[in-house]
Amino acid sequence: MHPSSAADPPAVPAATSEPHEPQSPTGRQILDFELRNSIPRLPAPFSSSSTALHLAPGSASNMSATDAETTVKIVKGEFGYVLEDVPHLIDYIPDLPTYPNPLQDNPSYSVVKQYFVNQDDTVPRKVVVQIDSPRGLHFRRAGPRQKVYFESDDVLACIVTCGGLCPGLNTVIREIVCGLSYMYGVNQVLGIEGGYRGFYARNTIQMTPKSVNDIHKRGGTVLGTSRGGHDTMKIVDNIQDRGINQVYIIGGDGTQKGAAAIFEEIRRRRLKVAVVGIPKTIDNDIAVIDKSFGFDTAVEEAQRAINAAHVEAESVENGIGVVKLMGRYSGFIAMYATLASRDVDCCLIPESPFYLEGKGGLFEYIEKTLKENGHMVLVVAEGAGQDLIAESMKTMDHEDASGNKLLLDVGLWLSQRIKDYFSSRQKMVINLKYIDPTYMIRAIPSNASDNVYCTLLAQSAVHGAMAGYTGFTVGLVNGRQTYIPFERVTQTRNKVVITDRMWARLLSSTNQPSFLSSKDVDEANMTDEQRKQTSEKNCDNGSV
Ligand SMILES: Nc1ncnc2c1ncn2[C@@H]1O[C@H](COP(=O)(O)OP(=O)(O)OP(=O)(O)O)[C@@H](O)[C@H]1O
Ligand SMILES: O=P(O)(O)OC[C@H]1O[C@](O)(CO)[C@@H](O)[C@@H]1O
Ligand SMILES: [Mg+2]
Repeated sequence: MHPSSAADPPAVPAATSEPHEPQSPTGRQILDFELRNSIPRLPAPFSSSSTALHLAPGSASNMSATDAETTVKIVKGEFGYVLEDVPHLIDYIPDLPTYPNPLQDNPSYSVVKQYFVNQDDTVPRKVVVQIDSPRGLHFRRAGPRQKVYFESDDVLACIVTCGGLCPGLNTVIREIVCGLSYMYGVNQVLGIEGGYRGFYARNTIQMTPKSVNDIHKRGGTVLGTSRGGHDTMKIVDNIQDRGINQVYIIGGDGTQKGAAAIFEEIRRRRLKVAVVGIPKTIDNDIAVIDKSFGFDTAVEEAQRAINAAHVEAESVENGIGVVKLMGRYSGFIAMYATLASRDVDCCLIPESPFYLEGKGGLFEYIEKTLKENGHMVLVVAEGAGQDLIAESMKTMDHEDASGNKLLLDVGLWLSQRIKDYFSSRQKMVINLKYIDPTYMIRAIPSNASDNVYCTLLAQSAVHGAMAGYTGFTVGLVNGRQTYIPFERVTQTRNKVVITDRMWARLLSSTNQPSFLSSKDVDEANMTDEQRKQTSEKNCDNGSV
């Protein structure tokens, strides 16, 4: 391939690259103009028409790269259009040569009309709008570009998996290896073993389409994983020493923060290394994206535990089945598993406070349901009711190696409290069975739908890195594959919003009480900032 200069005129003018796209709403030309000048054509750091927003440096203790400020590229267009763009290698290494995308000569792709994504394509964050809504926030659309910034033979890619297990990890690994090889002719891919610390503490393994051929049929990750052990400097030294120039990092919120730190250090050293995050978590708590891979599979597997609880409960008099499901900070698995099952009478999640005794409390509801139906099934997310347990037990705050809160077992605690309640008052003889599938819902291979999703994520990640984008997480936004800046996905955690329609749908489906006071609802409606102010005020007042 022969390099051409990155400063060349646009490779594909918008008007010709996507002939079927409707042309020229009034704002279109201005939008094109602004975007063109912001996409990697002008010298670093950003175009004249974009605004660089400087955010607070990341919080990792060993992030020496935090000296360099984290910067988000914002591009503004007409009618309130905002693009939160992702970094590009030429932001800090101007004049990098480009090459024609090898997919152009690939018979499988060259026949596909519009296979290449228009440079200017972006995806709206919000799709429900009103007549007077501004066009709002957008993310860059993922997919192959006409020009790439790496020659196939020069690529040395690596893949690492971090954090807890999740169905689909092996599929993503497989599809990165195969995508690089089959689409771009890249044959040097290293597997980093055992999570972040594997960069500096373990040997690497060579990965080929042959060696990963059937790994998607297995649960877990063939690379191994870990929590803790993120040392930015050692990791980047290792990347530099090995000559790695594409880094694919698969993991949850903590992992994406680690990836952001690695990217900042790589940018500080001005290395031609693309850093790409692929979001992973069965908890579905990663911000912005529609859902994370493996979530569907986990919800499906949870049905088996719920079914068992239901069969046990309905087979005896006053049977109660309690199922605990994963979800440290967010109750998505519990909520979706409940909605899917229809056998669940009550779902408890970390986001929705509840109380046990008295009018409108959980015990009253259990008693009523048993009287009416003779049995009941209760699903509880592991992070639910932690404040109640803490009240009734003397507890210490414990954390794991990554700084995540270690939880008390709400399932066991709740089961015992229910048994105590009914036996102490001799109200009813109940028969309670507690089922905790724990790791069984995540240590399995991904289902068909997650397999497809993993494949698209992996391919989008590969296209993005080859096109020179870096410092981004690939993710589905409103059903479209996008590139999202790390900062966006690491600043907040996705939670079930109990004042939103989805939780209301669950309440309508189970017919359970909301267990909420008006104070709880007000709190749920608060922004993070308001919540912080209220808690500071409460501290000042001496109240808890
Ligand atoms: N703020 C941070 N800065 C740098 N690295 C981090 C940060 N938080 C976590 N990490 C690193 O990311 C890796 C994974 O983090 P963690 O154990 O929290 O899992 P996760 O990616 O959030 O996935 P899970 O969904 O299982 O919680 C660990 O190696 C940890 O050291
Ligand atoms: O025991 P580990 O591996 O730390 O994982 C437990 C946590 O991982 C998660 O599944 C997220 O991956 C949480 O729901 C759970 O609390
Ligand atoms: Mg996490």
